[in-house]
Amino acid sequence: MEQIIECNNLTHYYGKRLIYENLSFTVPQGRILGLLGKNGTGKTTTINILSGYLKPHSGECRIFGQEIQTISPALRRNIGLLIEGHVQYQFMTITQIEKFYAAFYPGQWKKEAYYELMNKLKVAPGQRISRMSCGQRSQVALGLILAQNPELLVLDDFSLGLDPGYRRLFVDYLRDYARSEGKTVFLTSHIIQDMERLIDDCIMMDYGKILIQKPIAELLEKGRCYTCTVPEGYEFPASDDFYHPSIMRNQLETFSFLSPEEAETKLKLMAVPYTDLHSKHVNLEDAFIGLTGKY
Ligand SMILES: Nc1ncnc2c1ncn2[C@@H]1O[C@H](COP(=O)(O)OP(=O)(O)OP(=O)(O)O)[C@@H](O)[C@H]1O
Repeated sequence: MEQIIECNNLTHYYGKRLIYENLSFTVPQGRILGLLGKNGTGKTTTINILSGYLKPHSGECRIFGQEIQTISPALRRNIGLLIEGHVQYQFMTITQIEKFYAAFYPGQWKKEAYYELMNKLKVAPGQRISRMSCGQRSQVALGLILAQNPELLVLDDFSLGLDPGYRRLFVDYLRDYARSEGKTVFLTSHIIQDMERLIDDCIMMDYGKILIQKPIAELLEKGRCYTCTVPEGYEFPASDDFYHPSIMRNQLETFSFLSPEEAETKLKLMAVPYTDLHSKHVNLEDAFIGLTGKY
């Protein structure tokens, strides 16, 4: 399987502050990968490294097999980059900005993709970008990336400012477009419902490290929320199998990838004084909170 993105042992500091150490991951061709993590875990930092804007303290980041810092212009044209939804030339109109960007991508520009999305916008083609709302500007930026028709799309917080209807439209459009054209997508968003609808694989980050990298189907099939009753005041021992156990009065709640049988065996081995053990499958948001904790 061809790897479009390969990051090996990325370590980054801002000044003396370590953001993360030895981060490694790959993204194969044709997959949609979502990077999830709490505020400040380093998602935008990672996007900035992937775009070549930021040089990591150490480690390497290769895209299409080339080191991103020295990638050739011909390959760079095949990366569509959205940094928090901003279009730079706000004095231009919808039509002018399309013509402006088209000149950078001869032979690959698909203006129909841009106008297909713009037609859903309730603004005249002659309206200046500076007079549009934040969400409308995001839509223009997303339309320009689709027209660029890149092999790899890197989208940071792509749903910023979009209303629920337009988010749904864009998520469905992007998923069908990526699947039918074999595009690779790397994205971040805090809107987990969008992620669940869109992505094939996810990386969940905690402060300083990657917690998991898994296909969504496997995460949702194996991840479970467990609840049971324990004596009041009980302290759950630390365990790699049970994430973020929380106890409210005598009700314990925790997240685990163990099956119910394995969980029972493990709890007995740990001598946990539990009764009334229940487990349920979770959605992506519950898995995210289960793995990263509530606060
Ligand atoms: N240019 C910078 N100089 C110093 N510190 C920075 C800089 N950019 C980011 N940071 C810090 O690095 C950490 C990671 O920031 P980053 O923006 O990558 O997080 P994030 O996961 O994208 O957060 P969010 O979910 O809030 O968008 C934060 O603590 C932030 O304060």
